[in-house]
Formats: sequence, structure tokens, C-alpha cells
Amino acid sequence: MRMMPKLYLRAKLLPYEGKVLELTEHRQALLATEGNILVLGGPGSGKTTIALLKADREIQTGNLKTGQRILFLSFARATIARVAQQAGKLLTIEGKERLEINTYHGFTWNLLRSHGYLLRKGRGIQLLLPPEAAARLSGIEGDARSQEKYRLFFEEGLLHFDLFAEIASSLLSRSQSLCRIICDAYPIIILDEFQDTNKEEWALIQSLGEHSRLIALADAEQRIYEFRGADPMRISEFIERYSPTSFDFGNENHRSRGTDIAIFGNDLLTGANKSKTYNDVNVSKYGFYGGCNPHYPVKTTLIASLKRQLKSGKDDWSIAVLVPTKKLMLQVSDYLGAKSDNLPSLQHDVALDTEAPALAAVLIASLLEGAPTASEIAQRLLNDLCTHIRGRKGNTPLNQSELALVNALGDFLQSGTIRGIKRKRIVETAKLLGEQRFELKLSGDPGKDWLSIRDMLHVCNAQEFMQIADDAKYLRLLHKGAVLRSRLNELWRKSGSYIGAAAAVRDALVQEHFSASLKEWRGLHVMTIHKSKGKEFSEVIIYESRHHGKIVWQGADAKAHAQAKLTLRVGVTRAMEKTTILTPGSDPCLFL
Ligand SMILES: Nc1ncnc2c1ncn2[C@@H]1O[C@H](COP(=O)(O)OP(=O)(O)OP(=O)(O)O)[C@@H](O)[C@H]1O
Repeated sequence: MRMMPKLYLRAKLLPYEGKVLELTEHRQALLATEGNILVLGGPGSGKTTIALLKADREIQTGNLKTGQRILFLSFARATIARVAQQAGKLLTIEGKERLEINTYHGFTWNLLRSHGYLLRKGRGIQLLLPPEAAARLSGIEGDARSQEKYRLFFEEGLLHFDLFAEIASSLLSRSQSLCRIICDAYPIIILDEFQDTNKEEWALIQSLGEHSRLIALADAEQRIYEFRGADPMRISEFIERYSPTSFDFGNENHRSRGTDIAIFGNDLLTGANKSKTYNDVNVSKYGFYGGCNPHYPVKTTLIASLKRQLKSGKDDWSIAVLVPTKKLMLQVSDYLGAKSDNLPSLQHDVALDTEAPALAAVLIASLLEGAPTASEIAQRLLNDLCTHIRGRKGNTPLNQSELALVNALGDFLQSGTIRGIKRKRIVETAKLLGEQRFELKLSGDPGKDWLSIRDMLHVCNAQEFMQIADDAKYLRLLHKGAVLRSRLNELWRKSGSYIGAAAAVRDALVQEHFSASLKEWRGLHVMTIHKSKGKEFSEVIIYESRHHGKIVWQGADAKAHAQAKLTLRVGVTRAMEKTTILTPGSDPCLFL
């Protein structure tokens, strides 16, 4: 591996968005380097930025043939939304046109959608959306679960997300000509967050690396996805396989320059933070606030940050509240949105899982669609209810009583008999809902009709149906309302009914799944610390609660301990100006 020496003299300054990008000779050397490249560097050291500039340089110098593009691959849609935002500001017009920023899922799905039939003897492929996948795989654990994913693909043509990279890499290794065509379309591929690639993604990258140049961006200390197969050896494997020219930006920090946030992040790795104080990282050990919601400290801290940002007069500020678990995220989001404890309601975005709202949306659409008789509507509703119960918790297995209920309802749909008061009530409620829907006069206004159905579920007599109404409410927070409304509108305009609504809603959600939400990261956000990777905010508040949702739990083994520390470091270093960490005074985080 060639290691480029660091040269700081003769830095070029590039004006950009009211800031100045500093192009040291080290960075200029990178821009001029040919062949495979490895860019290493800590949080905010400028890996993404230099990779975007490199893409632009390659495009500007005419190194690409007509029709060729540069591919920038990352993991999460939210990350590529931020990268696209950054590219929008940094790149030339041609650079923007010829850079494709995509997720591994988006890229491989495009590949498999058009060529996957080659692996199925000419038969087509359909996507198994996460909520449906959760429903199809519920109750199947361990090896049997992964076998079922293969069976679903090869026998039924239903492709599970987990198999995307593996199936795409097997397609490319079986068809060298296809591999050449893809590599010819993308002669340069940038691999973001390379340290987190799992075994299957790495196999895919190696197929692409046969003919394309690779630029990997990595920080070993931001490896927070070991649970999904990220391997500490991955960076060395890349070096061994591709002998890249390496550039290490070490602890350079452009995100929060002039602050000690990155220093805190590095001290966290050694434990040095415990005996030091920092100007821009505030560790606050909170106490009890009798009579108030337990999450009172995070809301008051957020209000103080908000006042600071509003006072600054900037219009592009952002604040993120980062928490360790999804459960805590929902609780905090609910409390921030409520007007209570003499505190106002705070409008914010929350990074929700989509399974439960998506399944609820399909069920409501199916009710909108209706059927020729009330009893057919009821039958379909019970069927959809089973899918909803199986899938709404995503990858979390069903508990015993949920499993028993789904099995009993499944038997009822076959045999017409059911036992138990609670289960009978569900069946009776489905019948009643079937009749209500049959009688319902639709208005043709999708928004109104949707609410009529949701309200029917909300006020019915069975908790399981009420849950669907609750789950559907989160569609608003997911910003899915507009896309669903437009699909339903289209159906009504064409046929004066909502026939085909369930398929249309499902289809809309598939497309949404692959489209990068190009919203700007402004305002208030609540998400898990994991989700914050690759993003940046003006201020960050990391919050762990007293009883659950801990940064690291007592008794965690060494591996979990190390992962929790890396995760906390990723969260802390997302801030440009200030980070606050809130930990309970009665049981403070071990790392602080
Ligand atoms: N050479 C530079 N001069 C000045 N500012 C820079 C430079 N490079 C990057 N920045 C700014 O620093 C911030 C972080 O940059 P970037 O996102 O590229 O870092 P990163 O290494 O990819 O971060 P992370 O690994 O934490 O996601 C951005 O706001 C970017 O505009």
C-alpha cells in the first residue's frame, strides 16, 4: 500500500456556502491520484467531502466516456440524502448530473429487478417489503429463517432485503458479461462507511472491483454495525486485495472546528474524558423532577438549545436528540409533541421504523377497496389483521400470545370455528367492520375516506383493530400522506372507486423505500444514536433514561461495551457546535 505523506503547505482555499474549503496538498494529491484509493480519517475529517470533489474532478477532466457515471454507495437513505445535499452545494452542474448517489439496496434492487430473472430460469422477481417479510418469517428462527428466505426467493420469486447483496454478487459472478456492462456504466465507485460493510456487501464490492476503480471511505472507530456483520478486518482486506493509495486525515476535524467535540470523542476511546472538562461537550447528570414526565430533562435541555439556535439568527440550524433505543425514541417523541409540564409542544421529525405504519396503510387501503359482500370484506380484514400482527414489530419475534392468536385466526379462516372470548370478539368485530364498510358511502376525497376508515377502526370493540388505527397515525410523521393521497386520487379519477388501492399503496411504499428523501436536515430531529451515523447537526443532545434505554447496560460483555463506546462517539461527533449528554445522576453512564 502506498501511503501519501501529509503535506499542509500551499493549501488552496475553495469558497463554498459562505465557508472556505481548505484543500491541503495532501488533499490535492488525492484529487490527482489514479487507481484504487482508501481514505481514512476520524469523524468530520472530510472523507465524504473530498470523495465528492474527487468525483467532480474525474468528471471535469473528461476521464469518463459518454453515458458513464460515478456511483456513490452508502447504507441508509437518510445518509444519502445528506450526501446529496452536500453534493448539491459542492459539485459542478455536470458533476451533479453524472454522479449517482444510491444505497446498496437501491443499487442492487435496480440490478436484480432487470436481471434477476437470470437466476430464476427466466421467472421474474418481486420485492418482499420489510413488513411483509416480517409477517412471512414470524415464528421461524435461526438457520430455518435464512433457509426460508432462500426458499421464498428461488420458489416464489420473493426477494428479502437481507439477500440483496448476496444475490446481486452471485449474479455478477455468474455472468461476467453483465458484470462488465455494469462496471462499464460505473467505472468509479465510491464506498461510503466502508468499515461497516458485511460479508455479502464485500463480496458484491469485489465483483464490481474486477473492472471498476474503487474509492473506499473508512474510519475503523466508527464501526458500529458488528451485529449485522461488519468485520474489524474489512479495511485490511481491502488493502490486501486492491493495494490502494491511502490517505489518512487522522484526527483532522472540519465539522466542529474550533470546538473540543472531536477531542472528547477521541478521549472517550481511552477513558481520558472522565478526568477532563470540555467547553463544547457538556455532561449533565440529571436528577428527579417530581410530578413531571420522566423525560422532562431532555425537553428543557432541547428548549435551551432551540433558544440558542434561534438567537443566532441562522436559518439552517438543526438539533438532534439521540437516544440508545427505539422504545425511548418513541417515548421522547411523544413527550416532545405534547403540551404538558408547562412546556410547549415541539414540532420535530422522528426516524421511525416503517413496518407497523406500512402494514396499517395496506390494511386501510384494502378496506377502502372493499369487496362485493360484507362477509368478504370481513374475511379479508381478518387476513390482513394476521399480516399486521405478524409484521408490525419488524424483526422482533412474536410473543406466545400473539403467535397463538394469529394461528387461531388463520384456522378460523379455514374452518369457520374459533374458541375463546377474546378471539370471538375479534371475529365479531371484523364482521361488524365488514358491514360498516359495506354500508359506507365513499366521498371520492381520499383524505376524508381514509379518515372514515381509520376512525371506524379507532372506535371499534377490539384492541387489535384499534392498534391499526394507532399505527396508521405515524404515516404523517413519516411524511407518507401526500404520496398515498395522490395514488388513491388517481384510482378514484379513473374508476370512481378504490379498487386496486391495496396494491397501489403497497407499490407507492416500495417506491418510497428506494427514493432518497431529499429533505434538508434542518429543525428538530429525534432518532437512535445508530441512525445518526453519517449526519451532522448544529447541536446534539444525547439522552439516556433512568430505567431503560441505557448507553451501556450494567453487566454488558466486553464486546457490547466496546460497541457501545464506539456508538456513543459517533453520536457525540455529529455536532458542529455543541453536544450535551444527559445521564441520570442516580445511575450515570459508565463512560462519563
Ligand atoms: N477541507 C475542508 N475544509 C473545510 N471544511 C471541510 C473540509 N472537508 C470537510 N469540511 C466540512 O466538514 C464537515 C464534515 O465533513 P465530511 O462530512 O466530509 O466528513 P466525514 O469525514 O465524512 O465525516 P463522518 O465520518 O463523521 O461522517 C462538513 O460540514 C464539511 O463541509
